[in-house]
Formats: sequence, structure tokens, C-alpha cells
Amino acid sequence: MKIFTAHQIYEADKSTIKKEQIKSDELMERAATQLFEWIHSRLRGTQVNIQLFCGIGNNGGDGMVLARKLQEHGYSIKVYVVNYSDKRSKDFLLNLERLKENKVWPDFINKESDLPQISPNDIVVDAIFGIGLNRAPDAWVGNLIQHINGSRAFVLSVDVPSGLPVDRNPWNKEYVIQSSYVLSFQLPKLVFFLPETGVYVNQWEIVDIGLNPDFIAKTDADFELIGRPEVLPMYRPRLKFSHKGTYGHSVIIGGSYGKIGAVQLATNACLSVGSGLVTAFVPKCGYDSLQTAVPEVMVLTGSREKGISEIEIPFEPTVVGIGVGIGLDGDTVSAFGNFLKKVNSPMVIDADGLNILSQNPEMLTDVPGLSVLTPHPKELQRLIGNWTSDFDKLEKAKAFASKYNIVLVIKGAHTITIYKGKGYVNTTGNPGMATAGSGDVLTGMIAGLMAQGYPSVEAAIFGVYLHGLAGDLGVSSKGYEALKASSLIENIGSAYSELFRQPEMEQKDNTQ
Ligand SMILES: NC(=O)C1=CN([C@@H]2O[C@H](COP(=O)(O)OP(=O)(O)OC[C@H]3O[C@@H](n4cnc5c(N)ncnc54)[C@H](O)[C@@H]3O)[C@@H](O)[C@H]2O)[C@@H](O)CC1
Ligand SMILES: [K+]
Repeated sequence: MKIFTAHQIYEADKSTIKKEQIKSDELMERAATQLFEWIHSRLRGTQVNIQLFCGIGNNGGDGMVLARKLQEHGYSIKVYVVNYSDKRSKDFLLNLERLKENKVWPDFINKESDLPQISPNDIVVDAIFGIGLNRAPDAWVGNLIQHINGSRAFVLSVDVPSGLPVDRNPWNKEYVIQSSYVLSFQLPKLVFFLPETGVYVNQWEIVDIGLNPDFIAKTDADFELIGRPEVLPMYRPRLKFSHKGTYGHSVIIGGSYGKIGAVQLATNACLSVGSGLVTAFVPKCGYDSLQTAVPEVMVLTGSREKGISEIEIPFEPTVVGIGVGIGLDGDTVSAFGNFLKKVNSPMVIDADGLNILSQNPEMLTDVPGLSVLTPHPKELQRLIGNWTSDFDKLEKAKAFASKYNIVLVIKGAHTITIYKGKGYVNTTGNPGMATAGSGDVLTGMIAGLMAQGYPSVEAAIFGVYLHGLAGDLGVSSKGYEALKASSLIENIGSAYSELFRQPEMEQKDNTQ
């Protein structure tokens, strides 16, 4: 699903209004009706106090329409207009009048007003600011936002949490609604997925308001949200008359004394994702344990016992995964640098492989084109330098990936794969995966997909999705804490099956 900027969303609104020859208030009615139906299907008339806080723009207008519909269906509502400006939008005013015609008179909250009482049992509808926010809320509006956040009520935000701009970080972190649930119109917003701004969103859901599909299809987006519909077309079925050679030969290079397990995990994951053949290259100390732990893997060793001091692969690998557990010994660094110079196969570089690159940036030009680098935030910082915000980080990451013609996988709660100026935001995975070896498994999986002929960027996007899905399936039986990297590998097969599982029939609501 595409992720649009605020500007693109306004353009989509305009094109819809033009194409369908409707008035803007009809689109607002349509949007808010969707909000109403979402609430109504869940509350089914329950008598709970619903307090609606509405701004004076179109986000507030949505709130006005929603208030009218809730009142028409007998809900107990209290409506406030957060009167932060006299530049009220036309559709807000229209819907304020319609609400008054229904004999609902909102209270106006101004600078001088007392803050209304909110009980933890109330439902708060947050329609103060939407995507039109273009500066910090005034202090008194910020105080109201903090008051709502402190109420412990369930807060349902319309489109975005109020105070959260969609294309940058908030001006004032305290002046942002902490949403329990965000009902966002048509397309997801990038801020929901970034570490600094995603914290304001507990859960989110898209409401389809029927914005012009042609416009959405033909407009390029810088970011895309990756779910099942996006990864399914990437899947490459296995052929009946194929053999192990059809699915490539991966080489995983890494390990040092005490860190051979990283190579076990990566090679095992590489095989489990479908690589035809897998060879490990490790120091001598890894030989016995690897042959025992993963008998399907072939093992080559260097000349030293505890670390890698030269890398000799006597054949041309389809793909090389390098760096897991490899360490930063001086000889290992030289071996890594020499290997980069002579190898042409695309690589997946992780862990200390990335740290070697950040300590020796001149090596970056030797990294084969279309290789995949998989840094976690600290490793990324060492590679691209400091950033001032997540938005700045993404810009720097894009520039870095383009400069070296590589795919950059920024690992996190929502891993973002960067390639050719675009970002692909992953939706699978969970905090149980923040565990030792999880990254080694990912390295093996991406390498294993490349071995099978997935283009690098698709291997990264598909691998990250499948890795997260394996984690989600693992958590359902093990829980967050007990999930280990090896459980991820055990679930790779189920993750593939899950991709093709038919969704259960959605239950129809008969609440009208
Ligand atoms: N455009 C459309 O056709 C649709 C828009 N919809 C709603 O419209 C929203 C966007 O509405 P608006 O563009 O009116 O903007 P908002 O309602 O987000 O904000 C209202 C206005 O306040 C002003 N403002 C911005 N920051 C401020 C601040 N810190 N203090 C005081 N004033 C500030 C701006 O002039 C802004 O336009 C969306 O988020 C969505 O909820 C929906 O009704 C669906 C259809
Ligand atoms: K809002």
C-alpha cells in the first residue's frame, strides 16, 4: 500500500472530488460515515459517554459529522469545539450548523476556558488537528492535549493523532495526542511506523473513503507499506523439474571463537528459506560444531583456529552472506577487504561486516553492486553518521544506498528497506524478536532468497516480511520472552504456508 505525503493526500482528495463531481462536504460525509460505522459496529448502542474534541478545520468537520451521526443513533455525546483559530473551514462551519439543527450545541473551548472533566471510562474522539497541522499547537491547546492524554480514557483519533504532523517530527513532543486507536483515511501515514513518531499510535486501521483509485495508482510514492498483497507477487514458485542447482549456492562467511552459533543460525535459515546448497566458511574451531548442528551445510575452514585471516572460496557462489560473528581482528579486517576486491557475487553484509565497513569506508566502493546491507540503528549510525530525526535518517540512508548502488535494510520494529530512493516499510514482526541471533537468521534468509534468483531488493523485502511472519507465528505458541532465534527458523516453513492461507470469511455486521 502506498504511503502518501500530506500534499499527495490533498491532491487525491481534489482529484476524487473532480472525478466524481461531488462537493467536498459530500466526501467529508462519506469519510465520517465510515468512522461512525466503525464505532457503531463495536459499541452497538452501549451507553458510554463519548466526548468529541473537534478543531475548526476539516478534521474538526469530520468530528462534527460523526457527532451528528452518533446523536441520531441515540449515543450519549458531548461536543467541544477547540477554537484555536478564526480561520474555520467551510465544511466545518456547514457541519457545525447541521449539528445545531439537530439541537446539539457544542461548548467552545478557548484560551481562557477551564479544561473539561474526562473520566477514564469515557471515549474521547480526537478530531482537533488532521494532516493540515503546520506548526506547534498553542500552549493552551497543548495543555488540553496533555489533559486528554492524562485522562486514561480510550482515545480514538480521526485520521492522525492531533499534534502529530505527517511529514516531520512534532515541534513539541508533549503536545501530541497519545492515541489508543487511529482511524486513518485511505492510506497509512509514514509517521505511524518510525521509532520517534510511532509511539503516539497504539493501534491503527485504514478506513476506505473511496479516494480516486486511478490517481493513487499513477502517483509515485516515496514509501510503500509492505503487507501480504505486496509480497505475494514476489514469491517464486519451485519448479517440478528443478534440482538443487536451480536454487543457487549460498556461502555464509563468519564466526570466531565463541561466536560460531551465529553461522549456525545463518546457514540453517539460509537452507530453510530454500537455498539449494549452502557452504559455511569459518575458522577451524567451528568445524565440528557446524557439521554436527547443521548436517546439510558444507563447511570450509580457514587456516587459523579462532578467527578468519584469509578467505578462499574455490568456486563462484551465487550469493555471499558475510559478517555474522566474524569479529574485528586486524587480520580478519584485511581478509574481508581482500575478499571484497576479488568477489563479484552480490552479498548480504551484516554485524561486524558492517562495522568493518564503517571503520574502513574506502572498502565501500569494493562492495559488489546490488548487495544488501542489514544494519540495526547503531550500525547504521556508524555507516551514515548522526541524524537529527527519523526523517533525516531516511534521507541520509537513501543517499548512501544510491551512492553505492546497494539495498539498505534498516532494522527496527518496522524494518525499512531502502533502494533507489524508495523505502519499503515492513508490517510483520514483534518485540519477541529483539533477541540474540535474530539478525543472523535474517542474513541467512535474505541470502537464501537471492540464491534462488530473487532480485536483491525483493529478497530483502520478502525476507524481512517472512522473518517477521515467522516471529509472529513463533510468538503465538511461545510468547514474546521465550522466542529464540532458532524458533524463527523453525517457523519459516509455516510462514511460507501462511502467505498462501485463504483469509477467513469476514463476519458481516448486522448492526444497522
Ligand atoms: N480534504 C478532504 O477532502 C478531506 C479531508 N478530510 C479531513 O481533513 C483533514 C485535513 O483538514 P484541514 O486541511 O482543514 O486541516 P486540519 O483540520 O488538520 O487543521 C485545520 C487548520 O488549522 C490550521 N493550523 C495548522 N496548524 C495549526 C496550529 N498549530 N494552530 C492553529 N491552527 C493551525 C491550518 O490552517 C489547518 O488547515 C484530514 O486530516 C481529514 O481529517 C476528510 O474529511 C476527508 C476528506
Ligand atoms: K485528529
